[in-house]
Amino acid sequence: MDKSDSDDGQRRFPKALIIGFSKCGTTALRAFVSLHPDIVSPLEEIRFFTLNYTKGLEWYRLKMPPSSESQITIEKTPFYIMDREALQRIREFNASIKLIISVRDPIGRLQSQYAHTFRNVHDPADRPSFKSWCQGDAFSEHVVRFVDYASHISAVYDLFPKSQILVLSEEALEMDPLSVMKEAEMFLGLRASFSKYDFVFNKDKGFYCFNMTSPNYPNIINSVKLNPDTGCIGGEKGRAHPEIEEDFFKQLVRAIRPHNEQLFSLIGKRFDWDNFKEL
Ligand SMILES: Nc1ncnc2c1ncn2[C@@H]1O[C@H](COP(=O)(O)OS(=O)(=O)O)[C@@H](OP(=O)(O)O)[C@H]1O
Repeated sequence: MDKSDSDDGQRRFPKALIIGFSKCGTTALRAFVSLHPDIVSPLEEIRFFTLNYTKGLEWYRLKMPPSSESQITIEKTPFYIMDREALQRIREFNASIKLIISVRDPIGRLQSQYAHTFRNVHDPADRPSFKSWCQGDAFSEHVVRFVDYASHISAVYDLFPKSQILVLSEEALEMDPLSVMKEAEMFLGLRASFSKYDFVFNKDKGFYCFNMTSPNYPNIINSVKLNPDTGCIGGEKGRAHPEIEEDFFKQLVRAIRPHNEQLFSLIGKRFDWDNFKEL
């Protein structure tokens, strides 16, 4: 029985949200978790608590896929975490909702954002270098916005108990999605359903993609955009990152490391980020 057999045609509000951070693997996280037979999730980011709030709750509910009573609906909009008003609205909507947050090596996140911002600018002469993009008028603006996970997570902790919040890393999702999915499964109180047959490592992409022969695979048809040949998510994921000149790299590491330490002490868990290993 796949998901479409089990729904009773009703659209239900989310009981869990993936709220951030952008460029931290949130698309893969939503897609992978949707393999679970007890999860349904809309393909698009609904951005209800930020851009679409005035459209009302019924509008939001109708954006959800049909589900059965025993299934959990999950929505992902990575900008929720950046917006204090959106977080307040989420609490008013459902103070017991579960929240999933993915973080990433901040330098990798900056590179990913740079590659995304200039994805249509093919001639390097027509775009700023990575260094000048980071520095801009304010090193502050891009760098601080992309590395300061702690202040945003702390705003979430002010509104929700820690037991309702799961913080994951993009690196774990890239290298070991099965462990991440098992963690998500436990956090969401789901029966064990993920297995090593669900994911296959794609050497060209450098991350895991769906195994189209896995028994869970039919669960994601219609809820994930995939390359039909590889089972990988979206062609735009896995873009080449800009090189960083050595001195600027060292400068970034020094400036960002205290933010990382703030994050680790806030969440009580460390991530072994490659860019911060040596210096
Ligand atoms: N398994 C798998 N499949 C697809 N993509 C994966 C996966 N694991 C990690 N990633 C990396 O996630 C990065 C994109 O993050 P997001 O999906 O949060 O980006 S977005 O904010 O929604 O645009 C994006 O990073 P960059 O490639 O560095 O841009 C993806 O490579």
